[in-house]
Parts: sequence; structure tokens; C-alpha cells
Amino acid sequence: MNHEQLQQSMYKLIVETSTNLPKDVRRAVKAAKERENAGTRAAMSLDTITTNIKMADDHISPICQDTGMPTFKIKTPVGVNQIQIQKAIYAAMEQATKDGKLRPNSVDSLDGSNSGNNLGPGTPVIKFEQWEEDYIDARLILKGGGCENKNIQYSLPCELEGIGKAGRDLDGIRKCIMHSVYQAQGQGCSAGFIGVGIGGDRSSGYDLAKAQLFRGVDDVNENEDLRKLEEYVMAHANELGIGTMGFGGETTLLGCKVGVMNRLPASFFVSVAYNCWAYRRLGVSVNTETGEINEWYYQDGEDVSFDTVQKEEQEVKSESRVVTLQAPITEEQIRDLKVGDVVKINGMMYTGRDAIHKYLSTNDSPVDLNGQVIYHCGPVMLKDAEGQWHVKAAGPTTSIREEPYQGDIMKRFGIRAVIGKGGMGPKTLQALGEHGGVYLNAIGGAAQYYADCIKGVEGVDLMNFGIPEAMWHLRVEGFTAVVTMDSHGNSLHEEVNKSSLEKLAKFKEPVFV
Ligand SMILES: O=C(O)C[C@H](O)C(=O)O
Ligand code: SF4
Repeated sequence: MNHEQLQQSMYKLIVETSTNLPKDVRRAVKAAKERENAGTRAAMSLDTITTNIKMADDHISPICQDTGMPTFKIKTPVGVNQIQIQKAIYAAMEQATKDGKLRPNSVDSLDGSNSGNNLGPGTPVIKFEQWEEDYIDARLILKGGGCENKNIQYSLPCELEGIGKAGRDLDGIRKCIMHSVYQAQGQGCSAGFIGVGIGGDRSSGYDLAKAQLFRGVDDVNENEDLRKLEEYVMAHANELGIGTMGFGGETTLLGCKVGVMNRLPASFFVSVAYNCWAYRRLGVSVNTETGEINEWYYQDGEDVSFDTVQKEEQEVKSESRVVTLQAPITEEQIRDLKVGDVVKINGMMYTGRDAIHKYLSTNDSPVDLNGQVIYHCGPVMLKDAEGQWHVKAAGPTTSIREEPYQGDIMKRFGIRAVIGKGGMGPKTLQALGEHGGVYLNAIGGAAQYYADCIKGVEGVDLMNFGIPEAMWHLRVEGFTAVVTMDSHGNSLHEEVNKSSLEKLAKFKEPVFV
């Protein structure tokens, strides 16, 4: 096989997957957008999401800053050298990382160091299979860490919060799936897609769940029971009212695919793989002799374009109060904000995620954070020939991971605003009240949209933590986010969690008997 051409084909697969959302996913996002009422938070969020999808397309830049776990599924004719394919994938991964199409995302689990090139033990995941066709089928999914954290595995029988007892039958499975959507809330960047695996052991069950994510969004399950189950979940999960980003709304789930395999007599697992709206998976068929791409998968049908609503127009339609703030921000300005307000930030903000929060809990800050804004974000960055850094993608990361540290750090350093996604817990809410702070929710996955608001990179600290974990000093203009936790004890996340739990309880009665 032509090795250079094969590497080129794998590079194309990686770049397209990272930057161009497949058509079946676009159709689902578009349908969701049409269901939401104009002016609501859900509609505004979906506008940001569709604008972001278009920007990623236009700039050939990552849809979301989180490259996720690159997972390849490759089928090869008997006799094709799989080691050669593996080498081509490694080289292509390295190149795509250098070109800013992927974030360096492979981290040593023990010492926290980032390999820098997306290669390392277990990264990327490549699964080979042989088949009797005469071409190579290569598929790739980039599944982000935030949604991966919302995967869940049930062991039946069990007792589930809200929806009650789940037995070892189809109805028990139904309950697990409904519960899985509830427990994800908005933290996996809803509206999401789920792949469900029934049976297997703990690892093959999850594999089966993830394999479902390679099915087309519009395909119909051939197994009659599973088809009914998928249709039931699609009809009812949206009644939970979790909505885009957990802001409430009509659409919580965009797809549900269920697979089944045998199990052991003693075990009955239901494994759910949750994928965010930024459902980046594509596939190609490759000629075994030339290494060239013959065909792309998941791209059937007409182009799905999103009408580009200008940011300004969105505000006019929105019912929310819009407040512009210049950092550093005063306590008085923060105390004036209420849940539901839309805030536009100008000035500086500082990124900080897992490593920075842990560091700040026992060390001094490298910069004066008094009155400043912390952004839970691990961006994709590129350095030019002059040594200047540029932001290639910069959406928020899941904030709840910082819950153990956030309140103390805000108080100790005088931080006034924290921007992230998915919300934070009671400890932070209490600290916001005591100290005079606010939590702002940015739209998860909208990495191009936010990168566009960043007008300059003025410095960086703690680069030893690696690019995603370092503290980047960003100058922003019109960085827009919604107040979802305020200094008056209100939390939209708490409200949506509570109301969706009540709605979940409505699905307690048996359906599949
Ligand atoms: O790692 C990130 O940048 C984001 C992550 O995928 C998340 O959803 O929290
Ligand atoms: S930030 Fe959201 S959209 Fe991006 S990978 Fe994480 S869960 Fe997915």
C-alpha cells in the first residue's frame, strides 16, 4: 500500500472529524433548533451552537477544544498490514496536533505530564477487525472528556433515584436509560446522543454502548423490541425538561441507539455512553492499493446549512437583561446580577481548570486575581514564528470538578466571576453569597464562537502543566455568558435538577411488560 497516501487519508479523516460535524448530526441539531421558542435561553444556546458549527467549518478549526479520546475502528481485508495502518494513524495524529486541529490531549495519569502530540500508552484507541470486503473501512470518533464522565453503567436489579426499582427485563432497561439522561443533566453538553449496550461484562458492555455511536442518527433498529425502546426514549427523554446545556427547554436528547449481546447468568449490565451535541464521528472507505479515500460515511443527503443569526440580533429577541462588565469587576456590580441575566465581559480573563485549582489551593497566584474573572477552559493554542500564542479553540470545561476548591479560592484571591459550564454545587453557591461572586455558564462546545471573542493572549503561567491546564491570560471583547448561579443563593442548575427529578418520577409505571 502507498504509505504516504494512506497517512494523508488518515490526516483528512482526523481533520474533517474534528472540524466538520456530520450531516446526520446537523439534521438532528437543526430539528432541535426549530422546536425551541425564539428568545428563550435554549434557543439562544442553540443559535450559539449552530453559529459555532458554521465557524468551525469555515475556518477548518476544531468544533470543540476538547479533542476527546480519539477512537478508530478499522476493518481490513485479510492480508492487509494493520501495523502499517497504525503507523499512518500515529503520524497523522501528530501532524494534526501540530497544525492546531487537535488539542494535545494525552496526559500521564500518574505525573500529569502531557505528551504534547496525542500519542501515548492507550492513545489513540485503535480497534482492528478483519472482514471479507476488498477495501478498508476506517471510522473515527472524537468523544470529549466531559460527556465521557457522564457515561454510566447499571447492574440490574437496582433501585434508581426518582424512577424506582429496575428489574432484569426490558422495562428495567427502559428505566436505566431514562435515569441515565436525567443524571447527565447539562454537564455532557446537552442536547446529547446516547449509545446503550445491554449485556456483556463491564468492559464489553461499554464497548457495545460506544459501538452504537457509530450508527447513523437516522437509522432504524432491526430488532423490534429495541426499536420500540429507542422510540420510547426519544419521545419521553425530552419531557424531562433539562434542555440545551441544562438551561431547561424542549430538547434534551438528540439520539438513542441500543444494542444487545449475551450476558453471564449472574450479571446484567446496562451501559450508557453519553455523547455531547459535538458528536464528532466520521468514516471513510480506503482503497487497499493506493491508500486513497473512496467514499465518506454519514454525509448522505443535502447540505445542512444554519442561517447565521448575528449575535446582536439574538440579544434584541432575547427577554434577558444584558449587562456589560469590564474586568476588574467590583463586588457591587456582582451583587446586582441575578440568575438569567446575560453578561458580556470585556477586559482580561484567566484560564484555570483542574491543575490550576489544585495548585491555587496551596500556592500563591502568579497574577493578582482581585476582581478578576476565572475561565474554566483548556484551549487549543498555537505559537507563530515570532513566538506569539494564538487561540485556536476555547470553549468552557465542566465546572463541577472544581467544586472542592472553588469557594475557598474565590475568597482567598478576591475573584469575582467564574465562567464554566454545567454549574457548580452547594459549597460554591454558599461562597458566592458570602463573598459576592457569580457563576456564569458559557455554551459548552462553542469553542470557535468564544475563540472569536478573544482578542489577544497577553501571557501564560504554569506552562509546566501542559497547554490545556496552564493559566492563559486572555484579553476578551464581548465574551457572552449567562448567570446561572448568583450571590443571592439562586442556582438554575439546582432548579432544573429538582424539576427534572420530579418529571423522571412520572415514568415509574411499567411500559414494556
Ligand atoms: O476538556 C475540555 O476542554 C472539556 C471537557 O470535554 C468537558 O466537557 O468538560
Ligand atoms: S466541552 Fe462539551 S462539547 Fe466539548 S467535548 Fe466536552 S462535553 Fe463535548
